Amino acid sequence: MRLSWLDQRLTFASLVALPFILTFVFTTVKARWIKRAGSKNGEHQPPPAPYTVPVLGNTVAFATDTEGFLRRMLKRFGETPFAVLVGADKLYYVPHGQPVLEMFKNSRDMTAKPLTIVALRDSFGIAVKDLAVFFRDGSGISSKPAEGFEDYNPDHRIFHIQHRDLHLLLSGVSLDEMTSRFVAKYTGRLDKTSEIPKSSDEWAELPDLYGFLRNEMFHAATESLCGEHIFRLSPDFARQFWDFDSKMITYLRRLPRWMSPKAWRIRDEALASVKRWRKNASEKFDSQNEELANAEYEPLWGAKIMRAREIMFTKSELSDDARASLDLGMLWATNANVIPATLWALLNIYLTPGLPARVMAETSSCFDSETGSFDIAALCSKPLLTSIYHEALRYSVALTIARNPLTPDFKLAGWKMELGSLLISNPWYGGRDTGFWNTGRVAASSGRPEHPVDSFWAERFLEYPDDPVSGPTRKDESVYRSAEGKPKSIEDDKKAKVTTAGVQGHFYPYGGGSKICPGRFFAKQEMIAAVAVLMQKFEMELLDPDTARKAKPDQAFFPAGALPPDRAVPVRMKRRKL
Ligand code: HEM
Repeated sequence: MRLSWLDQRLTFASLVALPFILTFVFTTVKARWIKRAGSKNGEHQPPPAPYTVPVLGNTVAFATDTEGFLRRMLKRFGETPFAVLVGADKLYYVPHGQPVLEMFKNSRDMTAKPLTIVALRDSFGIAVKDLAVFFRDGSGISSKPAEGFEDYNPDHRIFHIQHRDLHLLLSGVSLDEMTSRFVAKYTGRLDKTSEIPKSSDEWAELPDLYGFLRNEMFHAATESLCGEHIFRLSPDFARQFWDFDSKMITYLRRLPRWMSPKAWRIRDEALASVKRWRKNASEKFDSQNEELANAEYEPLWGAKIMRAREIMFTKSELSDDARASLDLGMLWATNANVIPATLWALLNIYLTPGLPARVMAETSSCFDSETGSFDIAALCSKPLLTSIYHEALRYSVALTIARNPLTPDFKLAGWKMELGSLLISNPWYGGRDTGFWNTGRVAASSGRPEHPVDSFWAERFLEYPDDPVSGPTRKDESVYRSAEGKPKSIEDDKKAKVTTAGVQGHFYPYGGGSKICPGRFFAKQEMIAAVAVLMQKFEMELLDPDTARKAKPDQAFFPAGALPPDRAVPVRMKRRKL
């Protein structure tokens, strides 16, 4: 019997599809079997994420829809770490909850060195010859050199020196100095900005709140870090920096210059500006002047941390090009997360009825009504504003945290992780775990929670003494069926307490363990001050609340930082009457 034309085609299609179907069935069954069998005494490696195409594995799904792919896999594997087959690398995803806490606790047996080197090369453009300085240093970040590196030149211990200086010079007195400078510069800029008329009777329409905030915060933070000259020498540096930031995912995809000439050109431009600032500072700075060398701040290099880095670069014999790349990296770490996160805090204050008045009531007492100066420690202790700060991080941070095991028999959550493998985790998913977070009462009208995890709830991190539904973590279901709650008032806020107790495994925007973000104290003060000062100085209204409500974290930036809004939010602002 002869097959019809259609039958022939179907048979051919089935034969072509068969290997893929078999691969999918095989990897799915294997994953399920390994997960169910568990790994007693760490004898098994984590189960693999199922895939359809042999060799390619999960590469396409991971590269084209990272957020969706990891979300689906986390649903499948729960708290079990899983292997992702991407290229030749052995990659394990470490889920939120106990596994990620264990990863942070085991800092001593892990390193972030390989991925740091990859980021320096791919994102910030360090040439291969300079990478040798990082490759050769296996002495670790602790003050005591790792085994085998006891006699290693202490001046070449770049990972340790960087770790020590960052944590020392972004805390204590240096932190206080940096915050005061940020506040002074930011306040000065808001006072002078030509975007908002001087008269308190006149409104100014701004097409994009994020654009405005980004510009003001970036100038203030960059000058407090790098001194007075960077924008004088490169007036367009802010635009160059944000263009560079918008191409971060392209750099991480490792496309060569000929395939993404624009992204490379943009980075060259930003690097050229950093080099101009560096050249000016190194030519004019008097390194023999001890007072200047020890100052918390001087106008050429800026904050003490930047001078400490320069000494480290010199001792490590890094080229001028590499130094510029490293400083661009520092500027990126300083600005690229904190500014989008601040936008979400500010925007959601104005999207929530009654919230601007509550925040103003809470913060006004911290400001001197005559001079406008304020007490940053008092501001940072205010529960409502601190809850908004935490919620902005929970809502927007999607930054990949990476580690490599240092020991051959490394185990995590009972699973064996190969030496040389890469472990990654991302706070985005823990922050959106519906089974963990409190999502508020169930609305009678819709039968749905009032504050789902993908929405911003200013009060999520607050406990109100007379509200059993308050507090960040999920309550017993019976609590949610209790009587309708009332909107919170200024009086309620006075009794509220901010809490992060019990959320560590689900809320780690700054990473954790010994590699935790050294800039987290500055980030908190900067965000809180940026919001409070702007609200004190200006009245603000959303011009198009519907568009503002639709603004969501832009997935095009996933998984490389706090996600900015996916659309412009127009506002109008006018100066408050003194
Ligand atoms: C909302 C704002 C911020 C977020 C969400 C954030 C998040 C992070 C994360 C997740 C890491 C990696 C931690 C790990 O591997 O466990 C990191 C590292 C780092 N952050 Fe932040 N960060 C923020 C603000 C800042 C600021 C303001 C600065 C500088 C003043 C800064 C400087 C750094 C540096 C230099 C590193 C690398 C440290 C190292 O290699 O040891 N960050 N940050």
